Amino acid sequence: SKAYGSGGYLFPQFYDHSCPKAQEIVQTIVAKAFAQDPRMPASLLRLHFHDCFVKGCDASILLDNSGTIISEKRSNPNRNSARGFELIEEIKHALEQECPETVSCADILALAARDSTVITGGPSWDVPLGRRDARGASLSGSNNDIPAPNNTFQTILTKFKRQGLNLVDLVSLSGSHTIGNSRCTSFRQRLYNQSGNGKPDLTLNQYYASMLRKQCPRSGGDQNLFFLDFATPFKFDNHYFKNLITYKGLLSSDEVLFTKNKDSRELVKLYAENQEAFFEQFAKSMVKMGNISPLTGARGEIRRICRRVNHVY
Ligand code: HEM
Ligand SMILES: [Ca+2]
Ligand SMILES: [Ca+2]
Repeated sequence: SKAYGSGGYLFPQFYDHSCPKAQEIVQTIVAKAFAQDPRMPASLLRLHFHDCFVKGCDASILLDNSGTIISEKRSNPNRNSARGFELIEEIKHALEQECPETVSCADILALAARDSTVITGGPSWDVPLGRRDARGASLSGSNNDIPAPNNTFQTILTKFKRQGLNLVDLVSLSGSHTIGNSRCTSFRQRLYNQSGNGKPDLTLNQYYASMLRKQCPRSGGDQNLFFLDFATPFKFDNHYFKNLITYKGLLSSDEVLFTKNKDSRELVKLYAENQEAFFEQFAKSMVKMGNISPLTGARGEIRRICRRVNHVY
């Protein structure tokens, strides 16, 4: 029967009968959160990414430490950085009231990522559904498999390929940095000592760099926040790519898309010129990312509370 997913693939109508209001409930709570905190959509979009890159889209990122679980929340990419967990829990609570033990936390993350994109002005897409939730987490996977902002272009591409994603997915999905924030600590190296020679990254606009140095000193201020896209930080648009072309990408991992590889550079130019092309590809690549190793059928479980597994064996 369809109730357990059909042979391991996802489809957008998965909850049409079991929880017809599921998508509406997620959307309403995301909209309410955005009204209170304009950064929240960015944080939700990133949670889905950090989930999918570690053991697949199985809500492993949401699990807290417990007797059996070493939480991914403590990993380098997530510590002092990943946020939105309380909101996911709020959505889960509302869905448990509406249809108990039916909608997975992994699907909530996928839906919230789509709704976050739409509410900030980006493209929409049908979200394939039917993921189930993991009974475990992987701290080492989170540390190793999620790209770091100082990784080389090649390392980042390799980490995407490991997930079945390609260069086009890498460039379009990086366009997520059209919204949201980064801490000083994630790009400081570029401002002062990019290659260990005491010089700033010369692929960073030097006027922009001098502005950034004021709030991101050589030492201290690690948690100070900066817009990833200074031009339109709360709008999902193609300004991120326009920034890269003018050497105003905030992270090294952003700017290398324009400076280190010919094919990637061409895509950056295309998306900077043509927002529609970016939107269309972004939607496709999000569906692809959302398909990374889902748990379906009888595998995994539908958690009642997203931050912990149902039973501790
Ligand atoms: C290509 C490799 C990527 C690297 C190296 C990277 C790295 C980062 C870093 C360092 C931050 C700032 C974290 C902090 O300082 O607190 C960040 C923020 C963010 N990332 Fe990425 N990222 C990448 C790809 C992606 C992808 C594929 C998505 C989504 C599909 C994404 C979505 C976001 C969003 C929305 C934020 C802002 C979050 C917020 O404001 O709470 N990133 N990323
Ligand atoms: Ca995961
Ligand atoms: Ca923007």
